[in-house]
Amino acid sequence: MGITFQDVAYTYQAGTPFESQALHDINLTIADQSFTAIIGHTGSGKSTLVQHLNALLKPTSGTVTIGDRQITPETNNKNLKPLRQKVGMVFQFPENQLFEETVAKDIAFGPMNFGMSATDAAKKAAEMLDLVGLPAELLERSPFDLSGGQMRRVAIAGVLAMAPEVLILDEPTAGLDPAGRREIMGMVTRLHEQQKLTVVLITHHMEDVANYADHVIVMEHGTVAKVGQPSEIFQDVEWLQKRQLGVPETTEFAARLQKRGFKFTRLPLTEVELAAALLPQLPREAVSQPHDE
Ligand SMILES: Nc1ncnc2c1ncn2[C@@H]1O[C@H](COP(=O)(O)OP(=O)(O)OP(=O)(O)O)[C@@H](O)[C@H]1O
Repeated sequence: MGITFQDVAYTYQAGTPFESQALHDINLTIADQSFTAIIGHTGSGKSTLVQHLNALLKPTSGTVTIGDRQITPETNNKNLKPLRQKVGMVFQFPENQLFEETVAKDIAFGPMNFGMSATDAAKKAAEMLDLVGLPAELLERSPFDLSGGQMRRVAIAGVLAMAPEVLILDEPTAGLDPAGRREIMGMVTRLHEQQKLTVVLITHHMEDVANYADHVIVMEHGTVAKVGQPSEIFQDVEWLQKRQLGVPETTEFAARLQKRGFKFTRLPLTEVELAAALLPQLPREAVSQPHDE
């Protein structure tokens, strides 16, 4: 399901002395089945933007088109339930929202709330636990006995149980160690590829943007500063560094080599790309194998 923003602005507490404009002049498209990363400095409007993707917030002006639904400032709050089902939102630290006594009940909560029978919801919970890569024996455990990474996957399973077409993740790896981060990102990629989910990811990890996303939106001061593929966005290293956004380590290394005279038609994002670009430029003796001697 694709999503389009047309001239969207959003002001918190509009019409009060505390009003503050968080978004302005937003025009963008998130294509069906794409994997979009949203990056930007803290306070640039990323979380506010994604809350428009399932009409948790409605624009103060402009239109957000989500599939075949148009959301405007006048949209009635009453008929938004089907939309919330189609666009699943995983907030920061989603494990804080776990509350049931067992993992199974927690995952089944959403579907039952939407009218599914207890038996079907229990089946769904088992399926979803498997989908997020956790073993069935966790179903009857308390969610609070699990590791941080496992709790987070249970919370994501609860969102997936609603069978969304779009999955929004607000910094899903925050606070996890590198192994936990790889597990979550691997799981998200699997969902994107196998379930054909449209994924929208807010992240501060440029390696994740380089490795997983096919589309990037850079937010700055409440509006879109740049959009493009990761390979395009990461070409302008100085532009990103000025915004304290950084680039993948490999790209940064290649940019330093470029200053020392190495040539790149495009700055590489991955080690394989870097090696392919460097090998023809290295003196023969530098690339010869030890057993050649
Ligand atoms: N509930 C709120 N009431 C008033 N202002 C808010 C509220 N939530 C966010 N803001 C303001 O809106 C602007 C955008 O905030 P937002 O949380 O969308 O940014 P962000 O890019 O997601 O930041 P972070 O990376 O720190 O999560 C900021 O100036 C913020 O202070």
